[in-house]
Amino acid sequence: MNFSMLVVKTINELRSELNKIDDSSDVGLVPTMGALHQGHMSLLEKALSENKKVVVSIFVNPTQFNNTEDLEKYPKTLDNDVDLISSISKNIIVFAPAVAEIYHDKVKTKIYDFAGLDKVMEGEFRDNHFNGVGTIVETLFSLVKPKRAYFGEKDFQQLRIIQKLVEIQKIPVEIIGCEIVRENHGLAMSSRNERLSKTIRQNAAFIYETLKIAKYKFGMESVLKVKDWVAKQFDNSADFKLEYFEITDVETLTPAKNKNIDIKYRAFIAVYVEGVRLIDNIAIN
Ligand SMILES: Nc1ncnc2c1ncn2[C@@H]1O[C@H](COP(=O)(O)OP(=O)(O)OP(=O)(O)O)[C@@H](O)[C@H]1O
Ligand SMILES: CC(C)(CO)[C@@H](O)C(=O)[O-]
Ligand code: BAL
Repeated sequence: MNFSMLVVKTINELRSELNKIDDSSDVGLVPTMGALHQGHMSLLEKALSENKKVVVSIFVNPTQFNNTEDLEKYPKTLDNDVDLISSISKNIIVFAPAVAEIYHDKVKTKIYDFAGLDKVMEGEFRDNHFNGVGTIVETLFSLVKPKRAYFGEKDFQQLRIIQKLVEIQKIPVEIIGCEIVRENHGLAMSSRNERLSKTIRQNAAFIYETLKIAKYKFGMESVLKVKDWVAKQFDNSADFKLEYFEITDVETLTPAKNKNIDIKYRAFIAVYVEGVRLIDNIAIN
């Protein structure tokens, strides 16, 4: 562990560190669940370049998990995370609270009206997931009061939900979306990739390859045909199980039935492999 790096575990410590900042109106926040990789680091680099001070939170938030095994097996590597963070800058506060510090004796989830953004894809397959994400992100916003907050497009639906959250709760923070960072062969970087065997991690490039071909096909074929083609690729795979493949407009995330040239679409995918759930997405027009 790099002790020169500032790691705070309590809300009181966080407050006192924030109070020491000259310009507390110029703070960037990068919320994470830890097990950091280059995807997270790209968010951090962007935050460092745009803010006087950066807070990175590391908190595996129980209220957004609908699957206990997924929560229990979520990788926890705080020492490595702190080393990685301190290798790029010392100008970062790492906020790594325990569950009790955030939720006290009652782990409670707030219920939001996200105007339907939470009813499809991740929201459909992970019951109550986005209420859990909203609860923790709103809490972090109220504790840190950041000017800007950074979220990856790997979780594109989450990014849209956070934009809706700040709109409905009238939170004065600028939400910055950051591009997906990929492993060399194309798999989107994700903390959950650590749980894959070496061979399967290599073969998982198949997920992004499928998305890229789906994008190409979307230029020529109907939405239905593209969806059928994707489903077939997974019917033929022994290792990869498709949970969903969806094409939606980027604003409302409503699943598309037909194409409208005036609308921007994105394709989204969730796949199970070796008991691990991976997601990815791509802009397709
Ligand atoms: N490959 C990536 N490229 C860009 N941003 C990313 C990438 N992976 C994660 N992020 C972003 O980092 C932030 C924290 O994500 P999180 O800690 O859940 O990591 P993760 O790798 O997405 O983990 P997992 O998918 O296994 O939950 C989120 O805003 C997420 O979108
Ligand atoms: C935004 C977030 C840190 C909230 O727990 C989490 O959903 C994530 O890591 O994407
Ligand atoms: N990266 C999104 C958070 C989650 O999977 O719970």
